[in-house]
Amino acid sequence: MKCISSLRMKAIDRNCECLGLLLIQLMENAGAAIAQSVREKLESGRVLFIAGRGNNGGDAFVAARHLAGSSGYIVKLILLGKARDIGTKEAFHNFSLLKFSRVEVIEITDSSQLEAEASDWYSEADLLVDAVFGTGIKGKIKEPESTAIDYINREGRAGKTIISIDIPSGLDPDGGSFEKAVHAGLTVTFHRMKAGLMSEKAKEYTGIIRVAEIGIFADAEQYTGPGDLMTLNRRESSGHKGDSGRILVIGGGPYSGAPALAALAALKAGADLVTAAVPAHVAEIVASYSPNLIVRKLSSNILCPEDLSILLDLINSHNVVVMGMGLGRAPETLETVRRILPFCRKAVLDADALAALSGTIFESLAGNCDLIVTPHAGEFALLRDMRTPESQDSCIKAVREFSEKEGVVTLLKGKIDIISDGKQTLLNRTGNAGMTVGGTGDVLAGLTGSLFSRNPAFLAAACAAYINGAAGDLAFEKAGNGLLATDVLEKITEIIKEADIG
Ligand SMILES: NC(=O)C1=CN([C@@H]2O[C@H](COP(=O)(O)OP(=O)(O)OC[C@H]3O[C@@H](n4cnc5c(N)ncnc54)[C@H](O)[C@@H]3O)[C@@H](O)[C@H]2O)[C@@H](O)CC1
Ligand SMILES: [K+]
Repeated sequence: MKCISSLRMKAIDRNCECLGLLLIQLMENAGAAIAQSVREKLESGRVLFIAGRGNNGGDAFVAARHLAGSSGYIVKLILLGKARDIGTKEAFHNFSLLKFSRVEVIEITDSSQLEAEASDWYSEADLLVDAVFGTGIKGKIKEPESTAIDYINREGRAGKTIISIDIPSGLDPDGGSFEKAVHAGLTVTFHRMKAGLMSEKAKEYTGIIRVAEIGIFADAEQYTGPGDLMTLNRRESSGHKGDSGRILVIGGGPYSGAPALAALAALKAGADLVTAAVPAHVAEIVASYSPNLIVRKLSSNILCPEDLSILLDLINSHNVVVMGMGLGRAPETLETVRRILPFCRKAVLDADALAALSGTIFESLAGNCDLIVTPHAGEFALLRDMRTPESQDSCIKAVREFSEKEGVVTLLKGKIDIISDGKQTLLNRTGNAGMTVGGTGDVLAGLTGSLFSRNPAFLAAACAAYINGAAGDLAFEKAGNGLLATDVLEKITEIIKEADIG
């Protein structure tokens, strides 16, 4: 069964919100699913919800309200904490609605109060619903949560049904490890199976697992969105120069703008140091574009094998190589690209560098070099030696299969970008028709390299596609179809700042 990590789940939630499907709607559906599971287990009787102050508790507030509206149930709810400490507006809103429902509520702040005032609530219940924590658990379990879990387990040992919301409280949603956890008879988890529920250790705690649909729509999961940016590693606030990425851009020769755009985009996306290694006759031109660039002059007018020794030194002192922009396709240039690749640990290959990739090159690099390729449809056709399909579904299949076979991450640029590592595939629809102007692909390559220095290849490529397109959309607001690659470049920081990932 396909599992989902808690981080990915959070990203999807956020993407839903950005598309207009609010967390409170998902919470309503989650709570309704829990109420239905209680009804299936218990025809009538006393139901006790034990709720924490997070959204797992929020699901319990909804479920308690739904159940109290059905005849035959006496519903009580223990809130572990004070109402004012409820962590999210959605959970707080649903807690506030309980005063109009037939749900008796008690607020408990310490374990002695749990013993003195809520012990009877536990013992008289026919069924208990565990909503102490869901996927938001962190660190050692504090009080009164720890005692609340012990009391739930005591009732479970007495033969009562325990239903856990999303995951048995205490269980790590991803690794499945725990210090203590609720022993559930039934776990109702939302949207997808959580990896932690499948671990060997977790099995005796989850009881039967039911996956409940809560209305998350496919677009939030299939398309990149601000939620995906949330999952990027942040720059270390206490880091030293270079910790947030040292990027080596190898490009230029016939052209000078392309490597400069890629290098500046890498800086704008947060890299600490960017060096542009460019052929001799464009070195001064590239340097003149910006004082932010470090330019290393290569030996000739085009990239050639004589540059190998200087390039290998540079590769060793950088953590990502971004190569191809404006290199041209002279045979000695393509040969140099091929000879450099085995020395790269992480590389983004764009434009002319893609023309150097033929035969069994990917196979020979497997295991040594983490590769992202960023072709457009024409370059993708050359890479595969096959026409790029017209229909989106066939294209997605082609990108997925190519990535799996060659062991690379592919970012196929188009109206809708397709990003795949062979296992995971995402689509990106930010961007606009104005971005067909020259240079936006160079910006994307630099952005990708920058994110790749701090993140896994697939996430870096998917988020770079999103940021590049979103920056282009901002640029379009002002410049329309007359937008330039430099306009896109200028907007990158706005997107990154807005997403709070800088
Ligand atoms: N699509 C989704 O992912 C949805 C998630 N929802 C629910 O939201 C849950 C996640 O909510 P949250 O992120 O708010 O987190 P949780 O509700 O799982 O936990 C956070 C709360 O637990 C406290 N806490 C964390 N670790 C603790 C510890 N060691 N000792 C004591 N207290 C601790 C925090 O202070 C906070 O009050 C999911 O499990 C699910 O039940 C639903 O509301 C609907 C949609
Ligand atoms: K729970």
